[in-house]
Amino acid sequence: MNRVHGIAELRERVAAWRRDGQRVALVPTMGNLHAGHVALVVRARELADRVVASVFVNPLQFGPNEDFGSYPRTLDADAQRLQPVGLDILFAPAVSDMYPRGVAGTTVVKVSGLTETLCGLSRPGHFDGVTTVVSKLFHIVQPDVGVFGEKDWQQLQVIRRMVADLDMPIHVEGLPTVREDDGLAMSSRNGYLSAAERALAPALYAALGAAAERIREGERDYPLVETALAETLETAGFRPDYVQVRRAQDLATPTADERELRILAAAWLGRARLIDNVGVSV
Ligand SMILES: Nc1ncnc2c1ncn2[C@@H]1O[C@H](COP(=O)(O)OP(=O)(O)OP(=O)(O)O)[C@@H](O)[C@H]1O
Ligand SMILES: CC(C)(CO)[C@@H](O)C(=O)[O-]
Ligand code: BAL
Repeated sequence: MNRVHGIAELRERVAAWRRDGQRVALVPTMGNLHAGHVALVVRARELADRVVASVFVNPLQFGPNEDFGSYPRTLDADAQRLQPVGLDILFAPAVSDMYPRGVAGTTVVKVSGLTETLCGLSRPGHFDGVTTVVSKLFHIVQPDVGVFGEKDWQQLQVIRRMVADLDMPIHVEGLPTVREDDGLAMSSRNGYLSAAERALAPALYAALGAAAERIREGERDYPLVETALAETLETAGFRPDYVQVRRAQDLATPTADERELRILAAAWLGRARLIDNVGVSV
C-alpha cells in the first residue's frame, strides 16, 4: 500500500493501472477509520482490481460552529488499519491542494431538492461541501466504482443523484451499516461520547428498530410514529434533531401506500450528533 499526498502523483499511478485495463474503485472517507470503513474497502476490492481510499477532512462540509478543528486526524493508524485488506493507495491530500483558492473561492457542485431536508436543514451547506469534494475526488481518481455507507443514507442518495444528473460514468455502491455488538452504528464521532453516553447510545438504533416494527405491524400514521420515536429518544437522554419516516429513495414524505421506507434520525448525545437509519419494506 502506498500513501500518496499529491494530486498529480495520484493521477499518474491511476493512469498506469488504466493503461493495463484495470478497474478502479474509490472509497472516500474523512479518516479515523473503523470497521465500517474497512468493510467499504473490502467491498471495493471485490468490485475492482485496484482500490484507492481517500482520507480528507473536508472543511467545505463543516459549518462555522461545527467540529472541523477537533475532528480526529489519525493518518498513521488509518494506514495500519487498511494495510491488511488490500488497499492499493491511501490518498491524503492537503486542504491547500484541494482548495488552492481557499474554500470560499471554490466552484461548488450543488444537488437540489434532496439536500434541502433532514441533515441539510440542520447543517446548511453541508451537502454542497460533500458533493463538491466527492466530485473533485471522482475527477481526480476517475474511478469505475465509488463505495459509500448506508449509515449516511441521505448522503448516499445525494451522491447517486449527483452522478445521475451530471452523467458521471461511475457505479455508486452502498453498503449496509456496520454496527457495534450492542447495535450502535460505528462512527468516528462515537469517540466524542463519555462512558455514560456510550452506554445510552445503542438506544437510538433500538428505537429505530421499534418504530420499523410498528410500521411492519400495520401502522400507517407516520407522524404518530415519528412523535413516539422522538419521545422515546428524549426519555432515553437524547436531544433529537430530526426523526422522520421517508420514502427510501428520494426522501419524499411517504403516502400511506408507499412500499420502501426509511426511518432516519439525528440526535445529540452530549457533544456527539449521532445519525442512524433503518429500512422498512411494507
Ligand atoms: N458504520 C458504518 N458502516 C458502513 N459505512 C460507514 C459507517 N460509518 C461510516 N461509513 C461510511 O464511511 C464513509 C466515510 O464516512 P466518515 O469518514 O464520515 O465516517 P463516519 O464514521 O461516518 O464519521 P462521522 O462520525 O464523521 O460521521 C461514508 O461513506 C460513510 O457512510
Ligand atoms: C463522503 C465524504 C468522505 C466526503 O467528505 C464524507 O462526507 C464522509 O466521510 O461521509
Ligand atoms: N459522515 C458524514 C460526514 C460529516 O458528518 O461531515
